[in-house]
Order: sequence, then C-alpha cells, then structure tokens
Amino acid sequence: MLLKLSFGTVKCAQRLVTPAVGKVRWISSEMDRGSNFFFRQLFDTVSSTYTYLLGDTKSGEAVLIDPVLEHAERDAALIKELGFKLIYAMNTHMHADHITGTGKLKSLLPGSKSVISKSSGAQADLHLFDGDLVNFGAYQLLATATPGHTNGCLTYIAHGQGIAFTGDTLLIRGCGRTDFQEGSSETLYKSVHSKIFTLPETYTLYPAHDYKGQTATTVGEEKKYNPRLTKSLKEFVDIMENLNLPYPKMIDKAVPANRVCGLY
Ligand SMILES: N[C@@H](CCC(=O)N[C@@H](CSS)C(=O)NCC(=O)O)C(=O)O
Ligand SMILES: [Fe+2]
Repeated sequence: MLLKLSFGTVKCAQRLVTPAVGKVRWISSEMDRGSNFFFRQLFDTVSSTYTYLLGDTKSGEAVLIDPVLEHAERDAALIKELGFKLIYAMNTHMHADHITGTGKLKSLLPGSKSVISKSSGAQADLHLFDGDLVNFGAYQLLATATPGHTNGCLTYIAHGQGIAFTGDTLLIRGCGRTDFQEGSSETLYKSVHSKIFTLPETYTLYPAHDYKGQTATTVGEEKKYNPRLTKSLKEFVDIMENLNLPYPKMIDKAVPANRVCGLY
C-alpha cells in the first residue's frame, strides 16, 4: 500500500526569501548548501533524545521527528522563527523513556498533524504503513517498517539526501533494547540487516538517542563497527539477552501517555 501524504503548496514566509535569488540562503541545509533542504538536530539532555527538524525552505513546509514534550515550546518557537509551517509532528515509535511532544505541538502550531505507524498501537491523526511516503514541500521521507525494538518502529529514509532516521532500531554502535514493549532480538536483527544495512554505505544515519555524545553515523560505519549487529544472529540474541539495562525511569508514565500523543 502506498499512501502519499502531502499538503498543498505553502507560500514561502516573507523573511525566508532572499529577493535576489528568491530562496533562502541564511538558513541553508547542513546536507547540501545548494538546496532548499533544511536539517536541524535538537537534543533533550534528560532522555538523551534527538529531535529532527526537516524543512523545505522554498515552500516553508516542515516536519519534526521525535519531539519531546518538555521541548515543545522550544521547537515551536524555532519553527516559527525560521518561518516554517509544521505539517507533521512524527514519531519513529511509541517511546518508553520520554513523553512525545506531538500532541502539544498540535496546539502550539495549529494545522500540524501527529503521525506514527499503525502498528505502534498509538493514536495519531495519520497512521503510516511500510512504504508510505511523507511529503513536505519538494522532499520526501519513506516510512520503512523496522520492527524489533517495538512492533511499530519505523525508519524514515530521505533517499534524495542520503539520510535516514532510525529511531531506536539502530543506535550509534548499538541498537534499541528488546526486553520490553514488543521487543524481539531476532526481528530487530532482521530489520537492520534487510532494511538499513542494504542502504548505500554513504547514507548518514540519525538515531533517536545517543548516550555518549555522538550525533550521527553511516551505514558503512555500522556495518563495520557495530559491536552487536556485526555478529551472527545467534551471538546477537545472546548479547541482547545479557544487556542487563535498568528499566527506563519514565516507562510507566511515558508509554500510557504516548498511546495518546502525550496528551493524557
Ligand atoms: N536510562 C534511560 C533509558 C536508557 C534506555 O533504555 N534506552 C533505550 C532507548 S529509549 S526506549 C535503549 O534501547 N537503549 C539501548 C542501549 O543499549 O542503551 C532512562 O532511564 O530513561
Ligand atoms: Fe524506544
């Protein structure tokens, strides 16, 4: 099933336009400074969560991936300041360690819609299925099902930019744990090997968390250096069974809240 999500053309905000060239230069993308693709990585120090703002500086349409409730005002202010119109507040999955900001952002930025996978079991304005395309301006994210950490985990791939947002499926030199929600080490291993490690090695990967201060990785690096996912399936399952991680402090509050976009 291919669901195309798109909004009508949105007029470029006045202050984003450089009259001489008719497009934005001063908030250029970190991906490709010659394009209209805008990228910004934001961070929550409490849960070590990365939030990503992506936008089309020409149309003004933007999406936000994995916003955190406590930073909804920060994110909304940045979006407004830059002249973007948020069309989708999206989650890679139903988080267990923090409450999503998608519900609050809908009221801070009227017109935006919350988005998550159908198989997450969470409420949202739009439910995604594997293979759906999320359009914002001239750009697209391909929603790719990568279950294992949870049933509903999606990796959002921007093939045009050679980047992907892996949520908790693949972390830098790590991966999401599989000992709660609908976790399955076998499923996660298959997801990574079939959907992420098959991408071009130059693709940059942006995870939902990092606990050591790193910001991004590449497919090639993880295929070579990931200490868990370079192993055989059997060794991987054994590693995952022996992680002995403490339960996320917020899990009992976060999961019920995230079933309803953080509005509880
Ligand atoms: N200590 C943190 C939770 C840390 C944690 O469990 N992180 C998750 C991603 S958030 S669901 C994870 O999958 N970690 C894998 C790993 O190897 O660290 C807290 O209490 O919130
Ligand atoms: Fe998670």
